[in-house]
Amino acid sequence: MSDTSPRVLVDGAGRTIDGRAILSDIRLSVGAGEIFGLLGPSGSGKTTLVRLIAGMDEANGGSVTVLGRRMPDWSNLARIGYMAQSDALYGELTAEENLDFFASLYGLRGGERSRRIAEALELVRLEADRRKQVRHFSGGMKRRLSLAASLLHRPELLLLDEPTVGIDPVIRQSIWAELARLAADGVSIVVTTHVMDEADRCHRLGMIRDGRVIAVGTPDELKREAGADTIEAAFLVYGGGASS
Ligand SMILES: Nc1ncnc2c1ncn2[C@@H]1O[C@H](COP(=O)(O)OP(=O)(O)OP(=O)(O)O)[C@@H](O)[C@H]1O
Repeated sequence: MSDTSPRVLVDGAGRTIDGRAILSDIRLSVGAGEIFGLLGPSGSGKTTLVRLIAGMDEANGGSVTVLGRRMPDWSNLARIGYMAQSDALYGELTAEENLDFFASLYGLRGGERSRRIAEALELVRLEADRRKQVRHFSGGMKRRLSLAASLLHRPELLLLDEPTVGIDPVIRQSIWAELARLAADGVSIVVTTHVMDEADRCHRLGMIRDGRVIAVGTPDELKREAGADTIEAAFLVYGGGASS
């Protein structure tokens, strides 16, 4: 059975905080097995949008529908993997204990729980450090552990806010290869990034500036329509230069 309905549908969504429009009239959709990148300068509203999709925050206008449910909807929690920009890890616990904690929140038990934890540690190449307390981890190791935690319950939708910040190029490549594999298995992925070579690896991109989507398309479409050789140059053509 193939599922053609969008996993994420953002329809005219806005978010105003203290009278200031952080996001305005956002429209986008993400299909099954699609890697959708949100690209935009710091402060453009990417995190705010990801939080609306995750159901951590609510739009003040329009709607956000995820896996067929209007967000926020807590019943979607077990079907979404969310990796926030700041790592929600326990420094006193080891890597393995942190994952064990998250696995228990997702209701994983027994052999299945140990298997998923081992798989997740292998994926982010932290097997050798699994018994180390997280307070001794580097920033990049914490990012990798957060990614592992977001994958434990095999979510249908993965929301990653700057997943590769502080991660060295070799592991970054292996993480992107894994994201491509997950997408090929039907997982939908929304990922925010500033990194232009990562943007090129997304199936489609939404370029965001000042809380508005200024362009959506595949990396090739966006470059072609802008008459640009690179995503960075295309971004500038669409009006994505630094704000004031
Ligand atoms: N709770 C809040 N209260 C007030 N302002 C907020 C709040 N959350 C976000 N903002 C503002 O909204 C704007 C967008 O922030 P957001 O974190 O979504 O941007 P971003 O594109 O993710 O930036 P970065 O790439 O630096 O993470 C910023 O100007 C930020 O200061």
